[in-house]
Amino acid sequence: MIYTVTFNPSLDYVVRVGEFTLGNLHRTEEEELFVGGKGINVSTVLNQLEVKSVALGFVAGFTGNEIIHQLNASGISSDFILLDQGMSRINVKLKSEGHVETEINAQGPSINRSKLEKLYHKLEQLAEGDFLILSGSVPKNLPDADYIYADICKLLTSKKIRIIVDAEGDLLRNTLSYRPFLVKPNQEELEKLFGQTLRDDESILRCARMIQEQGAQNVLVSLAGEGAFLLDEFGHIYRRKAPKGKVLNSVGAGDSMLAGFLAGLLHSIEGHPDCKEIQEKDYSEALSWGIAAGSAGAFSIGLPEADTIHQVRQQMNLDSDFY
Ligand SMILES: Nc1ncnc2c1ncn2[C@@H]1O[C@H](COP(=O)(O)OP(=O)(O)OP(=O)(O)O)[C@@H](O)[C@H]1O
Ligand SMILES: O=P(O)(O)OC[C@@]1(O)O[C@H](CO)[C@@H](O)[C@@H]1O
Repeated sequence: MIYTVTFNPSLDYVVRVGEFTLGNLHRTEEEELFVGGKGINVSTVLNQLEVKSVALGFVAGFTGNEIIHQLNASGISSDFILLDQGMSRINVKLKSEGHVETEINAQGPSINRSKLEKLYHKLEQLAEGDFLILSGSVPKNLPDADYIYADICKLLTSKKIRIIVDAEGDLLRNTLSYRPFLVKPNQEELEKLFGQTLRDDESILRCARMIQEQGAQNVLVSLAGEGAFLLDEFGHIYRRKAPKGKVLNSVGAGDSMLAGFLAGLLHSIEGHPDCKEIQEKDYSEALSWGIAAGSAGAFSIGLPEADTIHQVRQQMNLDSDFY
């Protein structure tokens, strides 16, 4: 089974205004509300690709109820821990003519020790062969917040669970010594990790290699419109371009990519006798599906639907640039 963990889920309020000017009243031209948070987004896109997962994490208040309600309505299994105080956050994504997207992500509710223990208890029930995706930020009020994902990796060390981490800075760095199955920094996150601007493929690759040397089994570096690098556990390095298209939204492209990657990996290992062994060729296929889902996300208003992902994937098959 695949489990996603979202410590800080959200309702993403996506608004479009004409010309945005600081200090003025704006009336929206379009507005939409999506369930969000990185782990939840991965579960949502997996669901589109007919891969089952269970979304775990913490929710609070009326916004938390709405998140659970919408997940149920989409047929996504979840098992969230309800917090007694506060409300799950509303993150504002502002689109405006001629400007890049602006995001305002809220802090979200506090999580106390006893609720955290409840999550750990649920995670202890995971079984060998399961995938666990730890994705997104964690509330800063948590004690030792930057060690939370590392603590989870440590807790599950003796079990053969494939842990995927999509996080920034020390929250990611601290997990590396536990040999996570996959990490997915984007270029900016990689630059922050190494404190330098990465101007070309060579320097990106050098940093990705260092992350692998520090423990990650597979490293997927997403490069937005430029595609991605994958350094896999067999020592292969793949560099793939992203297909071109009309970009409608880049929020969640990374989450869609992770879901596509995982769906691609699972579909290609399905035929194996015990369904658990990953072979060399599987990663190439997984990367193609990751890029297809990520780019389909960029070409969609919200997260991508199955049809769009399949169309983009088919287009990639026809175009030799992508191999
Ligand atoms: N402008 C674009 N054109 C085509 N594909 C894109 C574009 N932006 C993103 N993608 C696709 O999505 C994948 C992930 O993108 P990106 O590197 O922006 O992830 P991210 O920064 O983690 O995203 P986010 O944090 O917004 O969810 C890319 O590898 C690519 O396949
Ligand atoms: O504040 P975090 O946890 O870093 O990111 C949260 C978030 O921006 O990530 C998703 C897109 O990846 C959105 O659905 C959500 O609003």
